[in-house]
Amino acid sequence: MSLPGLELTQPSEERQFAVAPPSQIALKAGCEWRFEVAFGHIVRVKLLNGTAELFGTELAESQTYTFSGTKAAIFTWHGCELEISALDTGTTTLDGVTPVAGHGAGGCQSEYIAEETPMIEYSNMHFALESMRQEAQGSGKDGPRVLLLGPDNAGKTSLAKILTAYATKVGGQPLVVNLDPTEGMLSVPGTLTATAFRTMLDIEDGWGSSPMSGPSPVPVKLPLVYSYPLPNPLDAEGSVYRPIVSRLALSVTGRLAEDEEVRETGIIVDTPGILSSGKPGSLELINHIVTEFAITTIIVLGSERLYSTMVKQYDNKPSASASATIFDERISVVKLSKSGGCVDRDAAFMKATCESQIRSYFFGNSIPSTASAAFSLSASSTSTVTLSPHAQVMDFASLSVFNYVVVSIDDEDEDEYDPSTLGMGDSLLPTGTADYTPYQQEPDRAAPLPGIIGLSNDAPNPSASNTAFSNVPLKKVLPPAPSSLANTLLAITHVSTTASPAEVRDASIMGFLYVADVDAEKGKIRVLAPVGGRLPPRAMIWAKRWPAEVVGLVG
Ligand SMILES: Nc1ncnc2c1ncn2[C@@H]1O[C@H](COP(=O)(O)OP(=O)(O)OP(=O)(O)O)[C@@H](O)[C@H]1O
Repeated sequence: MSLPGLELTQPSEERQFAVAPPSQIALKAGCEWRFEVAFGHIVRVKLLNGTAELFGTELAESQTYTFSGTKAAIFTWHGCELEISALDTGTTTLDGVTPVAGHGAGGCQSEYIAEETPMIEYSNMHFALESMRQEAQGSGKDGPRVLLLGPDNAGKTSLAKILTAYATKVGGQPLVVNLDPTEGMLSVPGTLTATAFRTMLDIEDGWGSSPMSGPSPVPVKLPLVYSYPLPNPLDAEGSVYRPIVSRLALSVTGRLAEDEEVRETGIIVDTPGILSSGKPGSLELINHIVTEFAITTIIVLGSERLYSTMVKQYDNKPSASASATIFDERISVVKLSKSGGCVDRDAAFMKATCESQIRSYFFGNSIPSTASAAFSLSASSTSTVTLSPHAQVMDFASLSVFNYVVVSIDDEDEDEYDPSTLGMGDSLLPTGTADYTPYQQEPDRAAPLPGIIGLSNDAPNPSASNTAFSNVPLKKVLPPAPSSLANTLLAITHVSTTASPAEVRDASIMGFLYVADVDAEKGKIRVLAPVGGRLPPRAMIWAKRWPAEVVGLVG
């Protein structure tokens, strides 16, 4: 129907959701195509000719990659041509979400070509690290241990991906440590992880997938996961974060000691932006990380002030490594440019990212990926990785669920914080263990996840002497099951149900449960588990504060 006088056609349903025709983009050498795709919309990208990479990982020619809820850039060293199109899924995506197409090519919210990028600086950084790695080969010296610092959205995670991708490309095996609890790396948010990368990263998935996420065309990575269910490392003045970082560092050191290739390639540590904010306690936490991981190279992105502070404090000082004096190993502080492509991600985008990570942990990835289809028998079909979590009803009284009771700096009235009920309170210790040492390992402690082989169960924890008898703000949640348990995650640890709070805190995580329903009267909870069968009798950590409530995961 035409509108009188204007001869405009009223948008019909079909026109509204009409799929934009594919567009072709020619990139000159040294340029990048930056794009943003909203959640719910799917954009397909194909490399027609030339070479191109997404955060360091090369795109295969003629392969179609799909992106949703992504802000990224495709860079080319020698020039290339890309084809961008929207995925025609009708009016709704497979998630049942109405697509929100933008005005850019393929329906991107925003997209443009940038001629100025810091990729030469980043690749020079990679070559500097490579020469340190070559020095480490055969000399018995450890490879570089890199710490990435900078404010929020400065491009730390993107640089970590680039350095990891380049290192794996030349045959290295970097151990990547994620200390940012707001974003999970190969895990759900609310965790700190360490993963040895032997193979390429996933173009569509960011870091790739872990075996928990089902079959994948890109070899899966095996992360070692610790639970930190708080959004801010500075919560409780860092007293919760610090010992978990120590524990992770101990596992990483163990892996380096046992794996020659990982030791020579070294580690890359990504940090949350809050550590670079100059807030009280943040410099102490940086110092803790530098010491625990025996950092040799500090890279600062996007903050002159922090760079100057780091130079004053660490530049040319000996590293904390045991072999620092033998090899005269000194810390170098490097400043790199922040990419102009870094975009601020608002709270809504971060929430959607967090929910999408949790959803894909339980349900897989519902976005059809033609890249994965290429590995299946029929290359013409699209494929999705759909997982079927198992629902089961459990007796809450039979579970051993712990919760961190801390006062958050963002939320003063949180939780019934009562220091007298914590730490050495009898009620928190296994019965009959008055002289119990929290760092004694359970004899039946399950083996560490295969991703990290060097976790020595009886190795002394460097921080144990300081913390063994200090307060651990983990409190057992006693029946009746609190209604706030609904729609939250439970992290299943590797320690037994009778473990002490310190042991629970220091335990690595074997998997997660999603609490779908709570029936306080009957004392039952209905949970989703990624695998079927009886749940192992292990202590659990309730992610009450972070990632907190995830509504709508089950209908
Ligand atoms: N060159 C680029 N072009 C387009 N987008 C980019 C580019 N570099 C980074 N981004 C995007 O900008 C956002 C912020 O980058 P990134 O996650 O690397 O920052 P960060 O410093 O790790 O942030 P935070 O500390 O908040 O986790 C991300 O969505 C990332 O994909």
